[in-house]
Amino acid sequence: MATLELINLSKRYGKSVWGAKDVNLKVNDKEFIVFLGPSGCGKTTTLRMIAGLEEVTEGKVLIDGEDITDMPPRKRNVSMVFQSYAVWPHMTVYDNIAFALKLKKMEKSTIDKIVREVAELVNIGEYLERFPRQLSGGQRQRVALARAIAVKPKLFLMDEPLSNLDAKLRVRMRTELKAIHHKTEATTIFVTHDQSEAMSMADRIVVMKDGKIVQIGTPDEVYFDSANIFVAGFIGTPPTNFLEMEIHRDKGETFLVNPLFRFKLTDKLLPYLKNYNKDKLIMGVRPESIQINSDNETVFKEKVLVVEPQGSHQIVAVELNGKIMKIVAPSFPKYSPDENIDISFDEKRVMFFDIETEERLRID
Ligand SMILES: Nc1ncnc2c1ncn2[C@@H]1O[C@H](COP(=O)(O)OP(=O)(O)OP(=O)(O)O)[C@@H](O)[C@H]1O
Repeated sequence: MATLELINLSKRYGKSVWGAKDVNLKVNDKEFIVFLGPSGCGKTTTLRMIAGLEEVTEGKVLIDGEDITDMPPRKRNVSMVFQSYAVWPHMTVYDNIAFALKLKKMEKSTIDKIVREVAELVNIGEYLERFPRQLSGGQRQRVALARAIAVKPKLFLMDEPLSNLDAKLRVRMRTELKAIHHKTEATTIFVTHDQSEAMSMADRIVVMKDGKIVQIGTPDEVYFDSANIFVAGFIGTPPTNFLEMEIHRDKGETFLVNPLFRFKLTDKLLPYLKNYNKDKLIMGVRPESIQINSDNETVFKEKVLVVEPQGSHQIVAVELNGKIMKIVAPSFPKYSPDENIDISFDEKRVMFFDIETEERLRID
């Protein structure tokens, strides 16, 4: 169990490539933190600096308040699980899990107890005598997990550990990993580029872009209260719909206008524009915050382009000024292509962004 603190942590490769820049983060004891972002945003670099596998260019890493920035990896008491199941092919599952415990010169009976407990925890208790080649990918990754758990590290670091698994197993392992975390309560940093994996597992998500943190928040915070256009577009499937709108002020009323419709700002939404003096903004509306044929005031009428049934819901696409807008609607009533629909927005969920900085407009 441990807390982790990163202070202005930076890594420069060569003269000018910053793999990570000024990363500041406080991780609480028992927390499950997910580093999320597109390829090359600095997730792995940051994780490897925490593990001690990458030299730090600037800044500090603190575990339980102790500065470990220059401590060798093996002394840090952290366990790392990688995308490729790094298990010893010539050792049985039992020996794989026991390996690090033997190095610690633990008693045989203690090792046996830990190996069996941990194997049970990750659901491979019946495979202890097998060799890795006799296991499926998911089982092999469980061995890697078991090995990491067995040494009771202060910190768990996982770099895309589910990426090599097929889609269905991935989703199942998410739930299992979360359940394991609930039992072990080990402080965990988990790296992924998959936003739904991040949403389903994290206590808090650290969204990264170009080596920097762009937002830290609970899954609900990054989803409903996205800091900028990048986060609002990266998190959620289908992604947020973005519309460029002109701001028209007319006889004390304010409208957002695009070639297809006018949207009158109510008293609830007006405060977002109080300190905003530009004449355009970007409006973001999540697909489930758009309603079809509801009692709400219709914002515009449109023809359905295509419908994608999903069983639990349907995704209705319309074309708006040459761009596709996606709407998540309940499964019934069914809609069909070319059908005319009335579209309205859930005011409480509409997001406004600065047209230049792309940052979210907020109420002071
Ligand atoms: N050894 C290296 N030498 C030079 N540049 C590097 C090196 N390792 C990483 N980088 C660069 O640092 C940046 C961050 O890389 P990093 O591997 O941390 O990204 P990532 O978010 O983990 O990406 P992915 O999801 O693809 O693994 C990238 O621009 C990458 O090209």
